[in-house]
Amino acid sequence: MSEAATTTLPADLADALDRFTADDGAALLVALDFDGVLAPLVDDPAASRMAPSTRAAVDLLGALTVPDGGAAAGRARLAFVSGRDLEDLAARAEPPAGTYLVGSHGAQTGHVRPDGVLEAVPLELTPEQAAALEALYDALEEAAAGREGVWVQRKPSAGVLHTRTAGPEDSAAAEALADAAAARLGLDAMHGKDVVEIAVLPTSKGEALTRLRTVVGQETGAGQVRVLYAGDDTTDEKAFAALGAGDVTIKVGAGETVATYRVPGIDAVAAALDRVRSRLA
Ligand SMILES: O=P(O)(O)OC[C@H]1O[C@H](O[C@H]2O[C@H](CO)[C@@H](O)[C@H](O)[C@H]2O)[C@H](O)[C@@H](O)[C@@H]1O
Repeated sequence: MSEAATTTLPADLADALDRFTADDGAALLVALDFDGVLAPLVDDPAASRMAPSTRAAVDLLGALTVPDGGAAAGRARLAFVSGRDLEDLAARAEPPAGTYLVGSHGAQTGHVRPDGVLEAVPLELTPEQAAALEALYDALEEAAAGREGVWVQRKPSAGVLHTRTAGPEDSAAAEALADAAAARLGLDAMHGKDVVEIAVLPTSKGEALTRLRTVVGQETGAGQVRVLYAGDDTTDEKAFAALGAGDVTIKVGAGETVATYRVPGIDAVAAALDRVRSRLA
């Protein structure tokens, strides 16, 4: 028996999922953060993989949400909404055909075609943004220099200072330098789990979800689209805040949140996906 099968959902969340999947003509968008929600957090982001429970749940749900070559096959759609670079997300998550992808906290979008090929909207930076990105990379490398466990991840529109394996003093000092660099460059610094992420263009998972809701409405022809979103980090709060009545917001793990429901970890996410799938099948 899988871990998800033995995980009991909170009763209020189970009821909310049953209302979410009600067969009343609305389309459904199941949108999921990746790191910490589908995949356990690990020291090396390149080594991330979904947990066995979420892998199985996503694949089963994905089989029900693949659009039929453009004509809407069903009323539900699947999306992964991540801070990761889109191609990195696709490589790590191996999304089912038909899945929408949002990368770089909303700066990148794409989808996996029914034939399995990733189709990504090219990300273009202005010359000013490209120059700011280079200056940002340099400033973050300086912040990381000589500090064990602190390193810089370069993404197409952002730089990320990672501190997961650093000691508390090195983390604090490097984060302060990253914050100062962001202020100097006129950029916002987002503090996530052992990361400071600084983008050269405005991004928000909330805006990305609002756009996706419109796309799903157009694709399915449904007058209403209900959205489920599960996330674990501070950067997911904008996604929760963008949703409203009829939607389902699930915070995974500890921490302050505006989400309505909370589950303890990844196996409970799988259990929630299994419940959604069982109601759609
Ligand atoms: O929006 P997400 O899908 O949660 O992506 C957010 C960031 O995820 C990655 O960092 C996090 O996961 C790493 C691997 O488990 C971990 O080492 C790190 O401490 C976490 O913050 C990714 O590397 C970032 O680029 C994403 O923005």
